[in-house]
Parts: sequence; C-alpha cells; structure tokens
Amino acid sequence: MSLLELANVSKEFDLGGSTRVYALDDVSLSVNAGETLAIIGESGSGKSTLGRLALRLIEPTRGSVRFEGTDVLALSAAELRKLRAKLQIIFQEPFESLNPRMRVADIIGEPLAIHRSKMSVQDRRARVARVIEQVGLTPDMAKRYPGELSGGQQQRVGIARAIVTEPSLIVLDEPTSSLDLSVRAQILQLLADLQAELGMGYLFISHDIHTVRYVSDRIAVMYRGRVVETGPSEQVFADPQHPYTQALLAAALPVDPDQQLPPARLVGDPLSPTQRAHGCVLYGRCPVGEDRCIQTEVRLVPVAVDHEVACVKPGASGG
Ligand SMILES: Nc1ncnc2c1ncn2[C@@H]1O[C@H](COP(=O)(O)OP(=O)(O)OP(=O)(O)O)[C@@H](O)[C@H]1O
Repeated sequence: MSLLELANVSKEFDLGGSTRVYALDDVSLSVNAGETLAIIGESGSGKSTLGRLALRLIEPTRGSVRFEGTDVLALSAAELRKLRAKLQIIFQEPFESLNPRMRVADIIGEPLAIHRSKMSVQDRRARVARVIEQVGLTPDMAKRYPGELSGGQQQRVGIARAIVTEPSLIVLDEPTSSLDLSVRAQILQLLADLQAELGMGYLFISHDIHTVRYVSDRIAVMYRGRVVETGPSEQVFADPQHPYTQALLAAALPVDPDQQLPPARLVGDPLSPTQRAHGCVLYGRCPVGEDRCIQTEVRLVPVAVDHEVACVKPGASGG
C-alpha cells in the first residue's frame, strides 16, 4: 500500500474578482514506504503547494489525499494532529523554521511533548539524545540555541525534530538549497542514511536536477501545476520523453558528445499562472508543439513500465 496517495488534486488560489492562479491541475501521485519520490520543476510549477497539500497545511480545491489509506481531508483537527506524528515536513530555511529562543533539545523534544504526552521526562530525554546522535550532532549541542549553530547544524536539528516521532513519511521542501555545496552533500547523505535505517518514504521537492538525480528513486516532473512526466529516475534521466524534461536536462547536464540531435530548448513565453491550459500546458513554449496539442486534453500515458508522459508526441524533440 502507498504511504501517500494524491488523486486528481487541483488547487486554485482566488486572487479576487474572477482571477485565479491554477497552482495544481489534476495531479495524481503516490509515495511508497522506503522510497524517494522527487518533485522537480521550475519556480511556480506548484511543488511547494503540493507538499503543503500532502500534509493538509492547505486544502485542495478538488481531489483526494490519502495517507496510509486514511482520507486526510476528512480528519478532524484532533485526528490531523495525531497524523502529524507520522507525516512530517522539513523546510528550506532551517533557521526560519526553528524557534530562536528555544534550546536545541527542547526544539527536538517538542513533537514528543505534543504527540507522546504520556512519555516520561526521562524517556523523552533519552529519545532526544538518541536522535541528536542519529543526525550527527554532538551531545553538547543540546543546550545551544539555533543562532549558535551553522546552517548545516540547524538543518540537522530540523531533521532531528522531524524524525523524533518516527514518521513513516517526510515531505522535504528544498531542504538543502540554502546550504553550501559541501554541506549540502553531507545533509543529503544523512537523509539517505536515515532512510536506509528507518525505512521512511520521502517526498523530495527540488528545482535542482543534480540533487534530484542523487536522491530519487522515482521522479515527477512538474510544469505549471501539472505532472508532465513521471517514472523511475534512472529511466527518466536516460530517456526523457517530454520536451520540457528534455529541455530541463539539456540545460543542466553536460552535453553528450555522442549525441547527434541538437539539445531541446524552450521557445516563447510561458503561460500566465492565471490562465488554465485546455490542452498541453507547454503549448507556446514547446519546440515541437502542434495545433492538436491544444485541441485536446493531454493526459499522462505509459511509454514504458511505470514511465508516463503527458505529450502527444513523446520523445520528439530528442534532447
Ligand atoms: N497563497 C497563495 N496565493 C496565491 N497564489 C499562490 C499562493 N501560493 C502559491 N501561489 C501561486 O501558485 C503557483 C505555484 O506556487 P508554488 O509555490 O507551489 O510553486 P513552486 O514550484 O514551489 O515554486 P518555488 O520553487 O518558487 O517555491 C505560483 O504561481 C504561485 O505564485
């Protein structure tokens, strides 16, 4: 069974009058235990909206969200609080997400006070000490304040706070993009080690193709609120089918000298977020777009095992 299952989820933000932002448009995806599903796309593609929606920090306009089989949208406030022990989130800016006036041990222990209120003070302390060690912090850091730590150490505190209640899924919203390259690699390694040890599923949001390639088992490529391609990462990287994925990879990865075809490039201007595309969401920017691309709804269709693409001519731009 999937840990997290989003089915036909849309999110529209009302800007007043009749203006709406179509942040997510009919998105379906799932995350299984122990795996990392990476969501990649440029700024404004709907990645953070998706992550927040998975935790019901915001509500979808349409569609369903299930966690371990439970309808998340039907939960009462008390039930939702309980669920948060199993479904955690780590944000991009560690410092902003940590209370500067609390000591590290209290920050990490706070979810236990909320979700494991019957736990004795002694057990709570022991659990916090164990998690501090698991994330690679030293025991003396327990008494410090976030402002006394480096960015990497702060993110380790954020990770410790997220895993202290033994969640089965963590949403990671650009967890390393505010960190230096060397620190970034260490944090990604820590996240991989923790996943191997604890078996958690990760919904990993990133705009960085290199990070995504390193961390993900499966990938969902988003553009303007829609998933345009999804599949096992290795396969999507080796054989991208959607012109947008091809352009994304061509822009970020070194050119293959054996490659005969010119790299895929996007043309024209992107659709405004307040316009909903009826056909392909990339129409107008796509190097191989045709009239039929806007005349019909473009759905995700299988091109290989577990590999789906929302394009009427997959593989066409050959980037
Ligand atoms: N509260 C809101 N009110 C109105 N529009 C919003 C709101 N939150 C997000 N949006 C819009 O929804 C679209 C998707 O935003 P979202 O933050 O999910 O994208 P993103 O892919 O995470 O981008 P980034 O990488 O820049 O964070 C954007 O056009 C954004 O401006």
